[in-house]
Amino acid sequence: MGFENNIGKYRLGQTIGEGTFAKVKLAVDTTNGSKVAVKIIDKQMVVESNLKYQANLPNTSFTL
Ligand SMILES: Nc1ncnc2c1ncn2[C@@H]1O[C@H](COP(=O)(O)OP(=O)(O)OP(=O)(O)O)[C@@H](O)[C@H]1O
Repeated sequence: MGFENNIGKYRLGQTIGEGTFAKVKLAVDTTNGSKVAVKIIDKQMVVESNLKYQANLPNTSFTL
């Protein structure tokens, strides 16, 4: 049931912004019609970024 662009009670609309790790979409709460911004985060980008960040810290070593 529902639209393919729904996430739970939110109906996703147009993309209103993009960041390094995320896309932000306009969405409507279908229970009351209020507009919200939904941020969709690229998990892989965040993970890769953390690995690089940790690798660049001086005098530390991480076993991942
Ligand atoms: N609550 C919001 N309402 C409306 N637009 C938003 C909202 N949050 C973010 N945006 C839009 O989405 C864009 C991306 O947001 P996001 O937080 O992912 O990245 P950023 O902080 O701008 O950049 P970066 O991730 O590179 O630091 C923002 O630049 C803004 O235009």
